[in-house]
Amino acid sequence: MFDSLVDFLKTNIDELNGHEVRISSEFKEHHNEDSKYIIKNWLFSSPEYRKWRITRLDGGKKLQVFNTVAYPNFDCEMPILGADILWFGTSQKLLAILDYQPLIQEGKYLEKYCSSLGIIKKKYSAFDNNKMKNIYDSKKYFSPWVIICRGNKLNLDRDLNNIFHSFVNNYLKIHKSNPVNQFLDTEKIKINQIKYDKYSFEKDPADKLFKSFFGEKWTKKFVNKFLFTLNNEIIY
Ligand SMILES: C=CC1=C(C)/C(=C/c2[nH]c(/C=C3N=C(/C=C4\NC(=O)C(C)=C4C=C)C(C)=C\3CCC(=O)O)c(CCC(=O)O)c2C)NC1=O
Repeated sequence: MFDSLVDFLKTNIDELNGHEVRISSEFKEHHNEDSKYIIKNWLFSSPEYRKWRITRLDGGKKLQVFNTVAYPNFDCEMPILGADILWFGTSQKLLAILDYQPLIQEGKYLEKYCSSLGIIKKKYSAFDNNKMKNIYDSKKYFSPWVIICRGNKLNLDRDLNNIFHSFVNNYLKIHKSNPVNQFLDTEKIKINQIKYDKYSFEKDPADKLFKSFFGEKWTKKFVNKFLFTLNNEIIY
């Protein structure tokens, strides 16, 4: 499940002249003790994206996860592309969150870079939810048009693929057609990307899940050295 999303991203990153970055073997693929949970990770970089990471967690029939985050270079004020897609087999529930995660909450910035998400989600009625529980603050690094699906239907597969494709293609198009910054300079962009990693580090509900499958020590390394690498940066 979700492997086609990984392949789709790889093809797109290839077309951006991206390359895969080597990561330590303990992050590349890691199993829990009885191999019921397997996590795989990929890291890419391209001329326009300083970091594009993908995570797949395969927990067989119980749990399937696909997670990706694309960080543009520090000289580009574009939002961070973020997607978190989870399938809970026991309750047969899909949770999908797709967003162009804004670096600032200024109205004109949101309108310019994020509002097209509204058009995409309108086409898929199962993804029209935008109410978040209170793990995250919806005003911090989320756009007003965040796409959320809490599906209990089994046949969302095709819609999920289609909406994910539109979500990524449209993001890349926005990036291409807006080469000049209008709101932030390089210094501010860097600071806000650092703050994004620090905030995500603090809030990410996956931490508990990783600790229970893979232990405290591995999780601490994984979260700091792969997921949120800017967490340890100091903002002057
Ligand atoms: C590989 C790492 C990784 C995993 C496995 C992961 C899992 C993960 N994300 C969750 C929720 C969530 N995840 C997000 C959003 C995001 N999360 C993101 O990583 C990104 C990029 C976004 C934004 C697009 C939100 C908003 C929720 C809460 C959903 C809600 O409000 O119900 C939950 C709680 C689900 C629940 O019990 O209801 C888990 C376990 N998050 C991760 O980062």
